[in-house]
Amino acid sequence: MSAALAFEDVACVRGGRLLFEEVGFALGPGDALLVRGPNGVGKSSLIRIAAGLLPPAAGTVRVDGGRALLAEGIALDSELSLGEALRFWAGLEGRGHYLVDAENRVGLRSLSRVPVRLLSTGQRRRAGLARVIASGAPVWLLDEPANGLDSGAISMLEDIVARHRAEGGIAVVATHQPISLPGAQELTL
Ligand SMILES: Nc1ncnc2c1ncn2[C@@H]1O[C@H](COP(=O)(O)OP(=O)(O)OP(=O)(O)O)[C@@H](O)[C@H]1O
Repeated sequence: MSAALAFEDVACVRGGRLLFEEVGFALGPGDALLVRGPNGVGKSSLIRIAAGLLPPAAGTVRVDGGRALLAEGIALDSELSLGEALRFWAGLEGRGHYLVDAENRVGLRSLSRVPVRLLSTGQRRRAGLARVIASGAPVWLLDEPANGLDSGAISMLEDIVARHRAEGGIAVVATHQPISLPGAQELTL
């Protein structure tokens, strides 16, 4: 996987308020960044800037490779079965064969026919992660990915991110919860 994500002197303003400035990091294949800081400091905003959904107020963002975002919403059609909803995303990237693998890796294969709206909170979070896996994108942007996950599922999340990095992917993780990301760069806002 060829992948890169870099911020150079990035500033973020929301609602007329400066949240952060002069933020810089450079990530290449296999790298991860752990973003920490108190509520409201701008972690989600940084993730949105990295995703290209929010323009930086200053500075430059460089991205090489597709991006997959896991934010508060899981971006899956709630009326479709989990399998159908995931197929939409996997299909978009022409990677339908990743679908079953993604369901297996998040432990939801047995729920493939269940409508997304009936999934529990933790299962919805896992489904969002399956979408990220199925997208095949090298640059993962995960905003509070452990929300709603039990301890076993957090281990699963750690394994999934570790495998993604071992395959040359990049992960940016904003979280309040302790998540093991060996060798990750850390950024406290
Ligand atoms: N669309 C918006 N317009 C104006 N201000 C916003 C908007 N979205 C977020 N903000 C403000 O930006 C600030 C940072 O929000 P953000 O969600 O990035 O913080 P966070 O560090 O992720 O917080 P938390 O830990 O609570 O999730 C907050 O004060 C929030 O009110």
